Amino acid sequence: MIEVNNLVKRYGDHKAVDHLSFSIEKGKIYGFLGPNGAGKSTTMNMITGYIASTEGSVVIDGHDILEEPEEAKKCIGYLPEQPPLYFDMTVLEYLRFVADLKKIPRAKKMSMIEEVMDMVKITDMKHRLIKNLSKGYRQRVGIAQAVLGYPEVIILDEPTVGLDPKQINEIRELIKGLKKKHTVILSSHILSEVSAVCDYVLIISHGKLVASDTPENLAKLAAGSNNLNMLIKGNRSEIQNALAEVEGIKQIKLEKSSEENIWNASLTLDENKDIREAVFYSMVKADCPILEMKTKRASLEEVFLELTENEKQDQAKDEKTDKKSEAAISDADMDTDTETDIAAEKDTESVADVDIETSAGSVNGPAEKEENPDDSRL
Ligand SMILES: Nc1ncnc2c1ncn2[C@@H]1O[C@H](COP(=O)(O)OP(=O)(O)OP(=O)(O)O)[C@@H](O)[C@H]1O
Repeated sequence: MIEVNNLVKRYGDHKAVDHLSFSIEKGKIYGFLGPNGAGKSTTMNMITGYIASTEGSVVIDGHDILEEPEEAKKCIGYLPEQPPLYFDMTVLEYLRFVADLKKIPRAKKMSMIEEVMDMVKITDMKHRLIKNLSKGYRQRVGIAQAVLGYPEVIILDEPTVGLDPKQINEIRELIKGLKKKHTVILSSHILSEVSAVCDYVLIISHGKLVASDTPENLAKLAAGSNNLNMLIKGNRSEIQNALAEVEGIKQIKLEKSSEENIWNASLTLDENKDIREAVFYSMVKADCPILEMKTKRASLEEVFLELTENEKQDQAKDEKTDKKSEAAISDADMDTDTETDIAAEKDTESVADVDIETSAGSVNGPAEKEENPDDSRL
């Protein structure tokens, strides 16, 4: 339905979107997830033809958004981060205006508006001025204008931002309902939102796609997503030998507990392996009783933090290596081999030291938003 190929957007020296490629299939809800400044809105604006890309292409139902904008845009309904509402119009006046912009035939216009108002549950408010609506209702009107004309794809940029929990739930239910007739792409930095609503998640960090999969598979992806933690009584080497006999363990970590002869064992397991019974029997054979056993799966939040943090570390590493190389080149007397080794060692340490608990919100892009030269489209 939508093919995004090597999409790039540069603002001066800053690459807001960096060679992004993905496909969107019909009839699913896609979540575009990333921390603030990751490039979500920029990507959506390029998909919808709101701004032009620096490189790459977006093809919607066979139509290139830059070469055949009218045809391509007909397939899309868009709710930008700031809903394009006219506050001095009533809901009905506004939707009539949007229907005219979308060239919906006169004969169908009123019945379609009634249907869409019914779908997003704003019929009771149709004669109210938009400025007098609550934020949740304004968002519904925004969704109504996107749905009007029943385009194949509905794109919603951060549709629940600023809403209260009740409104968030209502809008999420509404989005789930859209799936019956439309393909939906929604952007969000809220993990619970994408896992609750989406069939498929694209995770973006610093303008790059770092992962794309179902929420369930992404949760499995995390390093250590499949962990078995135990408290075992016995001799360290006997426990180690017994665990070595069990198949499906990637890594064993044994740490002394506060009690004599009792060990905290943390096992990282192969994907989708349940080794609890095998571990139990192996420990019985070794005469090392298991006092506690717990399995642990990573949440989508942990996957997200890991992926976006890794990306951040890789970038920091690249920058560091670049600086090292520049320094090495500028100093002709320096022994470059030794320098590179030291840099590599330091990098390994810094990667190990990174705290995965860092807030997703802190992974910000560097530049402030400037006025958008292409804002005139709406
Ligand atoms: N018109 C612009 N001029 C200059 N820089 C811009 C412009 N628009 C966006 N940027 C920068 O590009 C990067 C990506 O911004 P974008 O708004 O796409 O991120 P986002 O993932 O949608 O973030 P948020 O969730 O905060 O809306 C940011 O660093 C932002 O400051």
